[in-house]
Amino acid sequence: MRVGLLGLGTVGSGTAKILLDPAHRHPLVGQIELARVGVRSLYKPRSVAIEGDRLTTDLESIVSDPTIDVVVEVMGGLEPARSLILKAIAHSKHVVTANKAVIARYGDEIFTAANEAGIYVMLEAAVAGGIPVIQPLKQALGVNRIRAVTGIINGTTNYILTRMQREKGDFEAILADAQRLGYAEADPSADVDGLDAADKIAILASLAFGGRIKLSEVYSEGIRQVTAADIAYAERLGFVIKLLAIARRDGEFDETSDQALDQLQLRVHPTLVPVSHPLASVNDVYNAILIEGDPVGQVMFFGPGAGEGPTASAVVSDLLNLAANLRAGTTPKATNPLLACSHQHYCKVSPMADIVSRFYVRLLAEDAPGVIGKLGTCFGRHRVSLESIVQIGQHETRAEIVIVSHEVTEANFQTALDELRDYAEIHSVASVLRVL
Ligand SMILES: NC(=O)C1=CN([C@@H]2O[C@H](COP(=O)(O)OP(=O)(O)OC[C@H]3O[C@@H](n4cnc5c(N)ncnc54)[C@H](OP(=O)(O)O)[C@@H]3O)[C@@H](O)[C@H]2O)C=CC1
Ligand SMILES: N[C@@H](CC=O)C(=O)O
Ligand code: NA
Repeated sequence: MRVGLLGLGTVGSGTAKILLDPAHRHPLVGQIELARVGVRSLYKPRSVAIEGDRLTTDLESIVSDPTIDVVVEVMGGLEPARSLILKAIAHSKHVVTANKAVIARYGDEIFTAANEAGIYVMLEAAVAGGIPVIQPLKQALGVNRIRAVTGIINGTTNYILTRMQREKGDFEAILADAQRLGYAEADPSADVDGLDAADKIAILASLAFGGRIKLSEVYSEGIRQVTAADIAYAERLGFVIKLLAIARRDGEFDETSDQALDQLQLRVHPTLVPVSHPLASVNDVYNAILIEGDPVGQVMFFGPGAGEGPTASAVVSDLLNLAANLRAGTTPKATNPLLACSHQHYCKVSPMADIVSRFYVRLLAEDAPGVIGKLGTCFGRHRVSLESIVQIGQHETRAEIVIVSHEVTEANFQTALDELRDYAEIHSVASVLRVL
């Protein structure tokens, strides 16, 4: 199987290193030939040696090369990655990609083209790097009715939140450190604003719930507003704060309906996670994905969500699957349904206003008699039942009050908060976070 690699950066170099050193791996790895490699600059120093004419800046010539069987897209960005993937498919080449941004935005176009051409587009590396989660969702867990996929699927934000927790430090300083150490990118917005996690949960939800997802319907909130104070209060209440990506079936299974017509919650936001929850102890740059299904119960995948070696491991695992499939003689136009993605419709996604959740709120208020009573009455009027309400400290001249609610719809909770903001005794609503 001859492979054309688009990109020789972090993931591309790791992929090349595995393919050029097949000893002590699955024997099929030795049958995958790294035929051509496309880059932007021929003169950049590389950590892996690619012989003379195999390296090129003409990526178009790779995706149209009749001797290439599979194109691996690890160049990143939206264009020309999207066009090159489509051209590879048009030239009957299978595609392996690590590019969650392209798949989350153009998956519909790409998989439609792939299915019509009888071509596979594989993406294990696109979500949670080295953790096998795409293939298990397609195959080993495929018999289950999935209830929920809940993940810590962005390593940069998990690193920042873990350090904020350990060192009681503030977001900006630790982000600057994460950039210095090379964890966060120069432009860290996709990570810290929750957009990278939104791309990834859209991909996971599509596989778990068997329908396409419109990225614009994934609610996403990042971690910029999480403060050291909230982390400390959460800890006192028995929680840690994590950026969770959640895809959850709303309501019970309706056995009479097509499962794909069921309603889904799709959301990314910082969340108070009880310390006893399995995701609470996933720290630093690690990722984890908890999948709940019927009848399997809870299954959790944990490991490195990024980095050269782990991500390359996922890329080559897709190549291995393709090599095995081609070897078994599956012909194009009759793709293996356990490897292909052939959804025909879009999933229905619930508006955030309808989502039922617990909430944590930190308020700054007058330190005067009756304030807590007024808060309770306002919440009660909007059917928000409170689990706890404590005056936890003093912030300058204001009392700092932390409230944790029972489950309530987002709409009711936000209406109550809007009313509270108008009270003379409430100085500000300092933070609002959801609780798992
Ligand atoms: N890094 C990670 O840990 C992970 C990355 N991913 C995904 O993998 C993909 C690659 O990431 P990563 O390896 O970190 O990226 P890098 O920036 O390290 O590498 C990108 C490579 O693509 C080449 N390239 C980019 N644009 C062009 C272009 N227009 N023409 C020709 N060559 C081009 C670059 O060439 P040159 O070297 O000449 O500049 C470089 O070799 C991304 O989609 C990313 O989201 C997924 C999971 C984890
Ligand atoms: N930027 C991502 C890396 C790859 O997906 C992260 O921080 O998790
Ligand atoms: Na993966």
